[in-house]
Amino acid sequence: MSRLILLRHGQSQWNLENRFTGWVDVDLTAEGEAQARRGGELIAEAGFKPSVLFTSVLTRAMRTGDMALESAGLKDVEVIKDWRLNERHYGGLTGLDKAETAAKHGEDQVKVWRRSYDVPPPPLDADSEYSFANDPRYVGKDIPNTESLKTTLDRVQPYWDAEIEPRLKGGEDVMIAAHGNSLRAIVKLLFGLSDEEIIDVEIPTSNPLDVELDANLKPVSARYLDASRAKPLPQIA
Ligand SMILES: O=C(O)[C@H](O)COP(=O)(O)O
Repeated sequence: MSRLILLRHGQSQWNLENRFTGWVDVDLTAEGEAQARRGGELIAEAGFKPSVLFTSVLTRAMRTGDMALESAGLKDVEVIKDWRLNERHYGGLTGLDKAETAAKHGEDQVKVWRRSYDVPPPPLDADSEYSFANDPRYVGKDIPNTESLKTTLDRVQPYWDAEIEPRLKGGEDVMIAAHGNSLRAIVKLLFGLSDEEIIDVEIPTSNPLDVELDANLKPVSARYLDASRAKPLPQIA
């Protein structure tokens, strides 16, 4: 039996401003930092001691993971960063105000872009101020210019299979500090959810999701450590 904690980053500046963020490297707000520390306290209270933290290459997730480990008093945890745990790439919506985009294109279209399983937003223009083409983090990597949840899962899953699953199967406890949609991709995978079932799954910011896994990595229990900020979880068969 191993234990996995999934931790979405704390509130970011663009969460606060209600802007589509995706791969833009926006930092945490003061509230987001406090949420990250609180997440760490809950992790300590739950007695969780991971040997490894997997995170993305985006500041808000890396800092949330670091701050949570620090406030949990956990030292000597290996930290592994990879772009494949990044937030889903928001394509041409990147940087736009979510409410203004809904007013312009309609709530239904924005819901399709945000929560449909396999409809990506329009691609990011190559000459956009948000282009990641020359970002040293992605040099030599085959990076997307927009992503649906499906194509996010298409790059998360090989990483999960190669790097995360072997650690869990080896009996280690693992923490992943990442993003709303890269974590939704992992939840779909772990809980065996259909393309429809994942649509309604929301992950709250910096509320540790504690999942116990059997030897085949099937969830045997799952709960948010802050029950007051929990969102509904999939049924465990
Ligand atoms: O990238 C973003 O804007 C957010 O982190 C997640 O956005 P969503 O709630 O629209 O999926």
